[in-house]
Amino acid sequence: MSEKPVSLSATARRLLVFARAHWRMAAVQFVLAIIGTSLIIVFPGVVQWFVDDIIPNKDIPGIWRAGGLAVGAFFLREFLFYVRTRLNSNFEQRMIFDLRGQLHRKIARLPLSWFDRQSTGDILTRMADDVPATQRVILEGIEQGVTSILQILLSAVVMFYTNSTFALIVMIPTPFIAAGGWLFARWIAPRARLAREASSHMNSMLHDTVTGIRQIKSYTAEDTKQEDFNQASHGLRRAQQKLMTAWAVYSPLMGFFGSFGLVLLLGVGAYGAIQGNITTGELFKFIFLLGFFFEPIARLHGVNQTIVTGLASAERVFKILDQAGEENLEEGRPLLKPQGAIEFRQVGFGYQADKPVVHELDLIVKPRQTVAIVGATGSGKSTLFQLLTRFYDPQSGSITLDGASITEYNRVSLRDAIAYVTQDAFLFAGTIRDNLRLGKHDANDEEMWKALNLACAEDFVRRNPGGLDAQVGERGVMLSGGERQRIAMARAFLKDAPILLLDEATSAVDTKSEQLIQQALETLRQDRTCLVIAHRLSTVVSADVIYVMRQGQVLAHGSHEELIASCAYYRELASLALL
Ligand SMILES: Nc1ncnc2c1ncn2[C@@H]1O[C@H](COP(=O)(O)OP(=O)(O)OP(=O)(O)O)[C@@H](O)[C@H]1O
Repeated sequence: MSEKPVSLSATARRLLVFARAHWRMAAVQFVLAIIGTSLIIVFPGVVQWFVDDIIPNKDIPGIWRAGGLAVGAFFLREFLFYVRTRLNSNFEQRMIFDLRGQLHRKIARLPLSWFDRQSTGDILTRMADDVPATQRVILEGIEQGVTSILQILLSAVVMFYTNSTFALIVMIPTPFIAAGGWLFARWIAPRARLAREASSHMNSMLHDTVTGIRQIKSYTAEDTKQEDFNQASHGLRRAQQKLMTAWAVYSPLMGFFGSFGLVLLLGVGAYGAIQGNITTGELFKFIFLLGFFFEPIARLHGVNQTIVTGLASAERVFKILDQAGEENLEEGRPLLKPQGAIEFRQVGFGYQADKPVVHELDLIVKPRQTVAIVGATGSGKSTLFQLLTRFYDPQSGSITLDGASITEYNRVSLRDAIAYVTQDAFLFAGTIRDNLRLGKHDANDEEMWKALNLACAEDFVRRNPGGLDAQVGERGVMLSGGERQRIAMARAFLKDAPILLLDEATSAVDTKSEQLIQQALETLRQDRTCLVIAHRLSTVVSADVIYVMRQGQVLAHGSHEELIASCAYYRELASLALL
């Protein structure tokens, strides 16, 4: 999905704000980096000492003193590097942890309308790839960027201090290198974004293949899917190649400018030494200093690439964090002891504002009534449940619960008051126990078995050697459709909410399973307000009131007998057993 790019510097500023939470650690890193980097100036000084002093004066003890100083400085530098690396990994993992947590928190609170437009693969890519890439911006920025810049500044200062004319001459290539770095960042930024999007697109395809594997096999669509995947993979290859082409031009060009500086130093230095403007020791010192000056510049080119591609990732992470979500699920008053009186009044809603799915809809449910909703597929039945749970809000009209608009209650207590068994009876990968816990997180085994018993699911769970700890597989694939339904019902039993929303499965289950599900439903609806989207005549007949829906509106309502007598459309549905 293509998104409007934001400026790199704006993203970088936000990232720094984000890193502020760990500013103490960053500050310690920074100080250690300064000390470690400062130590590099020891060795060029020692070289000059050897060439200009120790050797001409045949100062043998001086060899030990100078050598000892150099070894001490090197040791301290590498030791500080060790400490920094340890700190860095701590800093890195905390940052990733924070960012991942924030992203997950946000995703779990985004409205369903956002998910309608987003592919799962894209969301996964943002979490798995973009978060680590984002954090590398800060880490490499501090570890490599800051130490490199410090080293450049320090070498420059010592060079100027040693011989300012020489320092100026050998730094001639520097502005070209700086300009090259800036141009490179601008050049690859859009390419980096494209690469991230291509990667995300490819992951989405892979995700679809895995989730739709049964359809692919039954339609023998392996080759077609392979072609689609290859195309997406090809897109990613092209995007990555473009990035590498830019890098292939930039990196050696900048390397050449650096080497040119060294040759310049040798030429100008040799001339200066002949003229007596510089000592041989100073020249040697300069050669080392210039090495220390250009080496971090080369490192910065790599950092530049990491930062620009990382900022493209950060942009994608921030795009999610910036979405308006159901931030405060606790906002609004709590719903205390709900009675379950529900009223839809002139409700109008469309998933896209210009395409109404439900209009001028009135529906009344009295406390502890069972209301069945019937209608052809696509008539808007499930949409009513999504509105009642506030997954979406209607564009017009109102929905009340116990006389007050559902928007007045906080979402947590509203959703706590409702047990919603969806048509697909979704189960999470894990055990039966894990899935039941969703209904009541602290349920003990006894409560779970009781719920399974009420949902007519106890037998098959007991037969399974794993019992409550049996794995259900991804989305519950290791269970049959009827078994999934009953586990989902047991989950609803455990939740023990005063309002039950049941979207009856349309898929046919065998007669025995249907009986068991029916029996479970009978028990579940006792003493509760219950809304059932019914696809079976047996469910409809036992309901207190039946609402017949057609094209987003209520066509009629009443008991089974009343509707058979008065509503031709209902008679038709009933005769076709399409309920
Ligand atoms: N997330 C969505 N985004 C856009 N349109 C949607 C979305 N969900 C449902 N629709 C559309 O809204 C209409 C009503 O869908 P709904 O699921 O409420 O029908 P239903 O009566 O429950 O159907 P079924 O009996 O097949 O489950 C359909 O035309 C459907 O295409």
